[in-house]
Amino acid sequence: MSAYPFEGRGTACRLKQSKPKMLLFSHICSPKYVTGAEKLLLFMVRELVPTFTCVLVVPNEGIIAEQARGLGVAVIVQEIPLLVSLYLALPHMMNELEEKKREKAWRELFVFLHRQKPDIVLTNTVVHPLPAIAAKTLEIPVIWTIMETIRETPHTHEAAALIEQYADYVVGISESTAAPLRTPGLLPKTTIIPPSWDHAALSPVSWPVNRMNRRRQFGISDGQRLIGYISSSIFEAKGLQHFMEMAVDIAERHPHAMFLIVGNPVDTGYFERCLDHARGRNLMERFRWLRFEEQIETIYPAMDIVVVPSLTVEGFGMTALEGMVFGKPVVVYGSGGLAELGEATGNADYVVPTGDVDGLFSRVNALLGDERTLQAVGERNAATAIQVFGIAAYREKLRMFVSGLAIRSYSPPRLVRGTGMTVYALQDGELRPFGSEGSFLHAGHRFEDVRLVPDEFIASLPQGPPIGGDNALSRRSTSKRRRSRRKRLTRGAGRGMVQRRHRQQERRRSRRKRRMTRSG
Ligand SMILES: CC(=O)N[C@H]1[C@@H](O[C@@H]2[C@H](O)[C@H](OP(=O)(O)O)[C@@H](O)[C@H](O)[C@H]2O)O[C@H](CO)[C@@H](O)[C@@H]1O
Ligand SMILES: O=c1ccn([C@@H]2O[C@H](COP(=O)(O)OP(=O)(O)O)[C@@H](O)[C@H]2O)c(=O)[nH]1
Repeated sequence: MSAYPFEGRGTACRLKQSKPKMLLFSHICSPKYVTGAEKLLLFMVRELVPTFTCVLVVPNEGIIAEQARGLGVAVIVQEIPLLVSLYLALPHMMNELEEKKREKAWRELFVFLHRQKPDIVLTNTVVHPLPAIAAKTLEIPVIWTIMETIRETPHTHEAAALIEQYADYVVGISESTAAPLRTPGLLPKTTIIPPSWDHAALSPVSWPVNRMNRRRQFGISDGQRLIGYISSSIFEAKGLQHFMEMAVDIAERHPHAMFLIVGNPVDTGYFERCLDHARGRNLMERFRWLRFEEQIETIYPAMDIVVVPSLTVEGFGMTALEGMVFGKPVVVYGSGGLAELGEATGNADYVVPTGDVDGLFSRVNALLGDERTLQAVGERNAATAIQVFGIAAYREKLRMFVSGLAIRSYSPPRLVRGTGMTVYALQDGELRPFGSEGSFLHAGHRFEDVRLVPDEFIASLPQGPPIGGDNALSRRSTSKRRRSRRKRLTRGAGRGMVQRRHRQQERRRSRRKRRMTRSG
């Protein structure tokens, strides 16, 4: 069935009038600041709302939960363990995954999915595999949105294999995020949909006033040039130290240069060491710092140049795109998605090899020394950003992706078996064990319909009264036979059992045939 109710193929679309239900799992929901992945997920939710009944699942209350409610989207708080080692492709990631599966939250996730009955599940970021694994086990289609580039290690292929196993669809936000996933199995599942933004929500008419107000607040005069660094959280990989090394040299060369740092320092020792560069050169009065600003349209307009010196391979680098959207020249380290963004927007000259502080210095120095170029590059960026990454391009890619989704209504497993001996019927949220093969067959079931599920699923649901039982069996056999029959029922349920039964039938049939030919 197509996810667009009136657009898909076949009759199912005409019959289904209501929107399919999509559960979207956010790995975090920060109460104090919003990361790129959270922002982008919320943006996607907003775009999916006309097509799906979206439900956002967050680990705790926070900013995006509030914003989602503002869009009329239901939000559910459900704690689910994360697997950061999957993103880092560490040798112990599979062991860690098994550990996570021993946590109560993993069992609760099955009950949660089973009660929510989504038609499709979307899990956001590499570090959030459990919703994908649980959903896939329950045969719910899975979209896995990949916001970061899995680290290159000898175990990267294992991380990719896990994603291949549990995702029906993979959405990467750049070539960089898709690169580790270019396996034969993943290629046909993968779509690239780069980030975008809601231009009107940034209220461009307010930018000139916002610039004035914010600069006044920071004590920046019209003639001064403000060079901005912005990150949701500040830690080593986001390259503040490189920014500071560049900034102090620029400050000494250009008396009209001022600097703004925006971001939440999660490692205060590191942050202080960064500031020491300015302290050591007695330049602290040229720097301003803001911990977090939810309304980014009040911040970027105040800047004249944006520098994004990420040392880590960025999945995309939203701050660099935002700098362009606000009409600023943007100087970046060519780390992952940042290099792609630079290429795609005609900014290759402003992409510096990662770690090359002198490269940052030379670009910023040139822009500060040439006001016309500074203005022209900013204007060009504003236009190109819309052309390449604007909402029209995003919507078209999303529309194509959604129209290709095969969605089926959630059909809970009716008969299940774990690694244990028992086959269960799943009735009204309860697992009812069959007492015997007889009771199983008597109820009209077939062994091929028994679905193998993880033991955690069995453990997660309440158990109801058994179906049938010893009586059904005692009519026919001794207790010894009963034990071996029950063993067969439980051990063989599923394909093995069916095959054995076929073989038995086959043998009986050929014996009968032989007898008949002999007597004939
Ligand atoms: C480093 C990276 O690839 N960033 C991407 C990604 O961002 C975040 C990242 O994966 C964070 O992990 P960590 O805390 O371990 O550093 C997550 O916690 C954040 O929520 C992510 O936002 O996604 C961004 C796009 O949405 C992308 O632009 C950025 O380059
Ligand atoms: O004060 C701030 C600092 C950052 N951001 C946002 O945080 C996101 C950071 O995303 P990015 O992709 O650059 O990096 P991430 O932190 O996700 O790795 C961007 O959208 C920023 O606008 C914000 O809203 N307010």
